[in-house]
Amino acid sequence: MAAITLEKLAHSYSANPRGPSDYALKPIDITWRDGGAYALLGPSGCGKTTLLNIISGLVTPSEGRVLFDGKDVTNVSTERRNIAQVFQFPVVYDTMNVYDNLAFPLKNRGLSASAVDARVREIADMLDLTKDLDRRAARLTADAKQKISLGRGLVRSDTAAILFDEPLTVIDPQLKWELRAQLKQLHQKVGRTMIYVTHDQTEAMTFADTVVVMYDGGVVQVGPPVELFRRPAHTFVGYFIGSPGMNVLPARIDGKTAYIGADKIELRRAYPNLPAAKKIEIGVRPEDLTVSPGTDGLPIRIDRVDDVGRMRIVRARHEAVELNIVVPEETPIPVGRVTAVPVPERVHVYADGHIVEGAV
Ligand SMILES: Nc1ncnc2c1ncn2[C@@H]1O[C@H](COP(=O)(O)OP(=O)(O)OP(=O)(O)O)[C@@H](O)[C@H]1O
Repeated sequence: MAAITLEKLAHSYSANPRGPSDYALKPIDITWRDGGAYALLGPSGCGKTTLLNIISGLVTPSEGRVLFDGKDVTNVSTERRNIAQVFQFPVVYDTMNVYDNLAFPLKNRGLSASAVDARVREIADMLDLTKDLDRRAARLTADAKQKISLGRGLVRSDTAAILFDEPLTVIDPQLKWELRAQLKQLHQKVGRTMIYVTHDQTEAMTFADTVVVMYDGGVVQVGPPVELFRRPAHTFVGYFIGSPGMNVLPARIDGKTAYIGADKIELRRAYPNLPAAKKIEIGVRPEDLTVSPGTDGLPIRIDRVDDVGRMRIVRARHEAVELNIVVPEETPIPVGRVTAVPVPERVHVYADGHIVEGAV
């Protein structure tokens, strides 16, 4: 096991990068603690795989260092980094049975037959593969093969970290739910540093204690799932996490008042030092707005109401800006002249996308 530190790390696939747009990874400084469960979350092309490949040693970063437990491994080969990796698609030996597939990484390390047997059975049990141990991998479904890949990643107890690159892509949606929860439990059981790459917020939030959100080659927020939800540090995080995402409205702030078009709302804090040249916005989650028949808040026009089961999503507009408001199933939605009223402490202020701390 190891703590992983990325020190002033950046990467360009171009030999002569001329500016930030030539970098697949913009400068990152981060430490992942020993035994932690992390997710790297972001849309396609934001640099997740590049970062994972730098950690595993498949890619050498153009700038900065990678440290395992404080030791510089930037130029150490993948094999010598002692990392286990689970990829999007199963990596199994079709001609071997499940038992031998799971045993292979251990036999390679020279473990005794009894130690191999105990560990293989333990991992098979965790992944519900015990009944398949004697079956040839070739005969199994894609789901079962991917479970073997997960097992092969987890089976060694001497790895510095286990990296997962979108490991549930080929898994049937029903089983995905199950495996997602299982992986979390497996992390608790094996206690290894795990880094899980995904573009799926549910997978990231279910698995990780700490989520690293990436956007356009940079890390925009690192935090526990609840913090990403409650206090998105960047409008992108607000938009990307949550369903529907955070509402973002252009605003002008004066003292504790936010002016939004012709209307205003009161804030909990004042923002005396907002940079004048930057784009100022407020962000508020659909869950933190209510539809009110009163006159407080922002006057809205309701376009439609989507019933999505245990809640409804009110699709509305304040002037030309679209707003989503989540209303619990049992709460009536007023009609006629209505306003959207935010929970004051859940309204965040952003300058050029980045959250600004207010003064009490
Ligand atoms: N070998 C390469 N050579 C040149 N550019 C690359 C290479 N690999 C990735 N890139 C570019 O680097 C950027 C980041 O890609 P990366 O694959 O790391 O993103 P990602 O978040 O993992 O995306 P995805 O989820 O689609 O795999 C993209 O613009 C991509 O086109």
